[in-house]
Amino acid sequence: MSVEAILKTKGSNVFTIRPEHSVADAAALMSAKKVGVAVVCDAKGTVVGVVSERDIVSGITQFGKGVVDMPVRNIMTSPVLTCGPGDSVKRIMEIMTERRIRHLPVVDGGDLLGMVSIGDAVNFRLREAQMETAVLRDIAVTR
Ligand SMILES: NC(=O)C1=CN([C@@H]2O[C@H](COP(=O)(O)OP(=O)(O)OC[C@H]3O[C@@H](n4cnc5c(N)ncnc54)[C@H](O)[C@@H]3O)[C@@H](O)[C@H]2O)C=CC1
Ligand SMILES: O=c1[nH]c(=O)c2[nH+]cn([C@@H]3O[C@H](COP(=O)(O)O)[C@@H](O)[C@H]3O)c2[nH]1
Repeated sequence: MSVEAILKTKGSNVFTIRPEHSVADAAALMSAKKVGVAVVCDAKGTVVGVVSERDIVSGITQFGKGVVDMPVRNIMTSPVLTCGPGDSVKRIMEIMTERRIRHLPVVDGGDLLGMVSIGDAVNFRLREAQMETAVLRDIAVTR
């Protein structure tokens, strides 16, 4: 099953921020939306970076408390590794594990189609396993 199946369930809305906005703005967005990452897009809507809770923690260590007034571009990860809608859920789990990242923007032909997180992938695999168990139980009952 592919990333597209996850997006069908959770939708394609992505919370984004501009690179010139402050780290405090990014923190406020993540807090308000209850997410761990914001995708950084330029004025044309092109993905230019990613800023996660972990980048803010690292930023505080590197720059001190004043990091909150710095622009997001100073602490974001760039360039950004992304995934495509046709990638398998297994593949994105491998990428997240190998690269130690918990979020991947979904991009196709330069268009930002959605966001998948480690929790989305776990939830998807959990529901798949539950469905498999239910099917096996039905087979056992009807025999
Ligand atoms: N029951 C469910 O369907 C889900 C449960 N969770 C749980 O929530 C907790 C935190 O989840 P995590 O995956 O660590 O990350 P998270 O807290 O950043 O993500 C939570 C949800 O917000 C979405 N999201 C994150 N950043 C976004 C952005 N910038 N724009 C749009 N959507 C964005 C993710 O795709 C995910 O669906 C975990 O305990 C996880 O297991 C997470 C996803 C789905
Ligand atoms: O190239 C990337 N593509 C991504 O989709 C992505 N998501 C998170 N990160 C970076 O990884 C580190 C940990 O982020 P998480 O809080 O998402 O685990 C932090 O440094 C994040 O900036 C990404 N880098």
